[in-house]
Amino acid sequence: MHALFKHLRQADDTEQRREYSHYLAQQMGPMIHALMLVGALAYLVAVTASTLVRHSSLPLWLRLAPLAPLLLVAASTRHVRQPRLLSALTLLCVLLLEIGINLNGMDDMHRQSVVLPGLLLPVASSVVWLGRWDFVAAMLLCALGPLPMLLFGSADSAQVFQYLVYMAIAIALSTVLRAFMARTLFEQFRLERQLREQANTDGLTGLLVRNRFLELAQLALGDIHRRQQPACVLYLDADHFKPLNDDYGHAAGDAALIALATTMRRQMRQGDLIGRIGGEEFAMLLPGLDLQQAGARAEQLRESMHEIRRPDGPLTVSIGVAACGHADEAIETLLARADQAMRQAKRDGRDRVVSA
Ligand SMILES: Nc1nc2c(ncn2[C@@H]2O[C@H](COP(=O)(O)OP(=O)(O)OP(=O)(O)O)[C@@H](O)[C@H]2O)c(=O)[nH]1
Repeated sequence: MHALFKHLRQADDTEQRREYSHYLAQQMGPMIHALMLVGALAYLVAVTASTLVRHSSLPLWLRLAPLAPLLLVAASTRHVRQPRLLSALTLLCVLLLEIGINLNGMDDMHRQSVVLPGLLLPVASSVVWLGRWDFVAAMLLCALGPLPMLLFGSADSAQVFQYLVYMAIAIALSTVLRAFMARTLFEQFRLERQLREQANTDGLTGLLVRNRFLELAQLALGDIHRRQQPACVLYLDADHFKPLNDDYGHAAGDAALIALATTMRRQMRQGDLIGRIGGEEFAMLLPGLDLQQAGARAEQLRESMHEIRRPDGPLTVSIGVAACGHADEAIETLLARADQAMRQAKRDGRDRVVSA
């Protein structure tokens, strides 16, 4: 039992929680919609069937009154994938069903038969609750829902007691089902997230891989243009890297690349994006900086690389800087211009910054 609830503590990170609840809404939205339709249909069948076997003092139209809002809630849930709204609509659906149970049970001499659907609700809905508080609210609603009918009708205390025992069993079952479902979904979410991260980050340096960098940089550029801000790209290449590998082995080369990536990350500011473009080539998107400011950042970066000691001396890098020209310039074109500038820096003698 302890293991079933462990996932709730693992999801403590707020950002991860937010992402998880959106993931749940995406995964469970279609099932919630389908269950609501089944609920509305079941309500119609149950009320119609009860008119065949017993007489009620309430007119049929009044007993069917919750059906229209039930169908409306079910229909509006079809495309909702916003976790809070989805939870609110699901709770509303349970509330409508509870109102329906009360409407149909008020004048029934054998209330247990009407209470039965009320006992089904916690179990049937156990897997749809996105958050633990939604679940608590839903279980309270399920437990308290049929009470007006029992207390204000002519049910005796033995009937109420029996109802409370059955409801406690139903809620216990529901709690186990929900915990199992939530644990399975959280594990699936965690694995998918891990796979996505592995596919998007470079194993050696932990930076974004080329494709992911280009994808995110293109999105960021769109945003930057909308806000009419400048932006620049740095293209950085480690100097004389082949001799390092050839003379001291690939482990020494790898260590230098990790140190280089760490230095880049340390100089990163909010909104910056860094990617490993190729073997010893890296790119950095600097939103909000013009060519002159980006050149100064590149100089700073170049100088801080000297603190990294290779077995044969300090690490040096050549950097090309390019400013984003026009609103619809693709990140590939911008990167190609920064690459050209970096090649010029190589031709000029390396360990320098050249602006395009
Ligand atoms: N250790 C290690 N080496 C890598 C990795 N990726 C690429 N390299 C090496 O980086 C070197 C790049 O060499 P070149 O492109 O010839 O350039 P260079 O020797 O740095 O010379 P310049 O760029 O002209 O200054 C090659 O020897 C690659 O094998 C890696 O992940 N680890």
